[in-house]
Parts: sequence; structure tokens; C-alpha cells
Amino acid sequence: MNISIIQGMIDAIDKPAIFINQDYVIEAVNKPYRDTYPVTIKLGFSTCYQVSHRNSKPCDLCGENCPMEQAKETGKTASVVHVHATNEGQNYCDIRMKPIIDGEGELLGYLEILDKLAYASNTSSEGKMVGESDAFKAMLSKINRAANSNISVLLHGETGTGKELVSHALHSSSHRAEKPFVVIECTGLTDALFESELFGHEKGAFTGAVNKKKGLIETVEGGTLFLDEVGDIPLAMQVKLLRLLETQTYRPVGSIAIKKANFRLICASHKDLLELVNAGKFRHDLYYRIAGLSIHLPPLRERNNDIVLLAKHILNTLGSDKTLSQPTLAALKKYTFPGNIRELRNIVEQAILMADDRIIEPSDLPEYVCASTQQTAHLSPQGEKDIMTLAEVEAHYLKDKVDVYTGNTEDLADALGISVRTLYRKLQALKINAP
Ligand SMILES: Nc1ncnc2c1ncn2[C@@H]1O[C@H](COP(=O)(O)OP(=O)(O)OP(=O)(O)O)[C@@H](O)[C@H]1O
Repeated sequence: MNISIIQGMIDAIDKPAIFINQDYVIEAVNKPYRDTYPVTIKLGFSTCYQVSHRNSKPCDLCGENCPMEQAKETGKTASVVHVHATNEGQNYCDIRMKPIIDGEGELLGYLEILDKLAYASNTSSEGKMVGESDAFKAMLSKINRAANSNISVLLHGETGTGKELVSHALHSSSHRAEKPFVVIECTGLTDALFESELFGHEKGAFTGAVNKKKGLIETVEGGTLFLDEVGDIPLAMQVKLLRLLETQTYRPVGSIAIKKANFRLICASHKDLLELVNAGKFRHDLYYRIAGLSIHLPPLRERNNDIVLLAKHILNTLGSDKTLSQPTLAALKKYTFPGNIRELRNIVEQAILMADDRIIEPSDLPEYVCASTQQTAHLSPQGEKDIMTLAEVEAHYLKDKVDVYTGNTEDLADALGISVRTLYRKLQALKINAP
């Protein structure tokens, strides 16, 4: 293998990149990669996990997925979102690993290319999307792929799951970041209002049009247009929106001049648009235009592992010096949050006010939070069954403990009297996220 040819190829990549052999040893590295980590990289000695994680073992032995195994098995690029210890602190990175195979079919090693996800964090960080659950990381990976392209994105998720925050992340990490980001709230817009808001109008185009007005399509020129609650656009306007997306042109109300549009479209909806299509309330041709890539934002109850981190993050961003007691955090982890992260924020805000002391106790939470967790605590895990198998008992016990555990995985393994690796193996088999 001619490493200087590989080094030349790596140097031509403008993102941080390395070439590693099958033992994770770095054999070629480009400048952006060296500049990302505060560690000296010695070619032929340093491993990727030492540099990116400061670990002494490969990531899969430390409870994180490593894309190498998958890339080796499939012969194709595999990807994963990891937290790396970079010059700027802990940073989410989207890693793509591609197996490099020579003319004789022999595996030479792997090319690894990184994207730093500056808009996300696994610690409390003002203005960033915060989280650490697998569901959150899966979402980050999709956001990163979409951000690097011009594709129309449909964000689908319940109220308060962060659709607006994600739309900002998509814009700020795209090549349109320096251009405008324009939001249109589609709920409650009449046909006429929608058309004149979007396309603008000429003076005298209709009663009340005393002046010529620029439309938002003109304002957004070169940037990102975010249509919130796109499912609420009236059918008549859906045709006009479709025409705009297909022709990239539009006509201001009352004008005969055709104008050229240049924007990237992001839409959001808490309604299932395909259901609306089936019910004849949303045009299927428009659906396929706006859902170039569909990203599902998981509800908070499916990101149970993020609740403690998010609650502490909200406390920080509200500038409170109060802390949440362990029983309070445990109660929050058991609640189902129909209003998702926005509801968590409201609950924390209320609890700050209610707590006389510096420690926020469960009694400071709104009553419905604790009431609902008490109800679920009474439910028998096995339903009607009198006897559970030992495996079922273990699965239930582990799930229960992980749900309410607020310490780290090492501490939990210690408390359970098993090794961290065994705990990871058991959790992986049961598809339970580690605490
Ligand atoms: N990952 C996250 N980390 C930190 N804060 C978040 C995260 N996701 C959402 N939030 C916060 O939760 C609140 C609700 O988020 P956002 O308005 O983006 O949700 P939404 O899905 O657009 O809601 P709606 O559908 O009701 O408009 C905001 O205060 C936002 O900053």
C-alpha cells in the first residue's frame, strides 16, 4: 500500500479526515483533523480512539458504536454520531467510515471523515440542541445529511419537540447561513393573506393595498424559508405553493411580472401529512415536493435518557442557582410530557418559583407530574401474569433502574455488582439506552 498516495487524497479533503488501519492506528491525517484535537498525532502509532475520545480502548469496548465493524461487513460506508474531545471541548461529530479496498479485493484500511455539529451538545449549552440519547443522535445524523444539501426537509414531531430549533440548525449549518432565515406560521392564514405575504403585492392590487409590498419569497432571497404547520395551508394555496416549488418563479399579487425565487425550503408539521393526503386535505404532489427528506423528531418520552440533562440545562438557561433533588429528577423521568421540551421548561420554571429552598423537591413540581408517576408505579409490569421468568424480572428491573437512575453507567454497573461491559451487553440486548 502506498501511503503517500493515500496521504495526498486525504489532504485534498477539506473536512477533518484520517486513514486508519484495521487496528485503528492512524496512518494518514489531514490538517483540519490535526487542528480539531489538542493531541499530537504520531502516524503509525496514535489510534483514532486515543485522539478523538482520549480512550485507551476502541469505542465499542466503551459502550459506543464503532462504524468499523459495519463498514467491514457490508463493504460500504458506515456512519455514527459520537461525542469527541476537541479543541473546543466536547463536540458532537458525525463520522463516516469507508472501507478502502485494493484492486485484488484486499481491505487496506478505512477512510474516516468528520462533520462537527456545532449546533448540538451533550452538556448544557446556551442556544444549542441538547441531548445524549440514541434517538437524539439518530436525529442529529439526519440533520447533518440534510444540512449539507439543498433538499427540501419536512420536520415531523409533536408540539414542543424542537422543530423550530432544528430548522435553525439546518439553516445555520448550510451554505445559506449568511442569508436570511424567514418563518411563515401557516396556521390561521387565509388564502388571500397567504398569497400576499408570500408573493407580495402591487399598490392597489386589492382593497387596503395602499402601498407596494415585498413578499417573503423576495425577502428570503438566497436563504431558508421555514413553513411552520404546513399541514394548515388551505388547498387552494397548496396549488400556488406547488407551482412556486416546481417553477422556482412567482408573480406578486396584481403584477404581470414573473419573478425568480431562490430559497431552500424547510417545513414542519405536528400532523401526519400522509394521513392528510389520504383524507384529501393535502395534495400528494405537494407532499412529495416538500418531503425530500423527512426527519422525525422524537417525543421526550422516547428520549427518556435526555430528561435529566434537559432539566438541568433549562435550569442553567433560566439563570437559577437552585438544583433538582434526585427524587425530583426521578419523578420527571417517569412523567410522559405530552407537551415535550416546552412543557419540561414550564414545569422547571414553576418549580423554581415554588421551591423555598435551594433544592427543588418533588413537592415543588406541579401536582399532575407526581400524580401520573404514582399511577404508573402501581401498574404491574407483567400485567395479569402471576409468575415472571427470571429473564423477564431482570429485564424489568434493569429498565426500571435505568429509567430513574441519574448517575453514570459506571456507577450503575457498580451498584448492580456487574462490569460496565456486561451492563452494556445486557442493555443492548434489551434495547435499553444506558443512563
Ligand atoms: N434539544 C433541545 N435542547 C434544548 N432545548 C430544546 C431542544 N429542543 C427543543 N428545545 C426547546 O423547547 C422549546 C420548544 O421547541 P420548539 O419551539 O423548537 O418546538 P416545536 O416543535 O417547534 O413546537 P411547536 O410545534 O409547538 O411549534 C423551545 O424553548 C426550545 O428552545
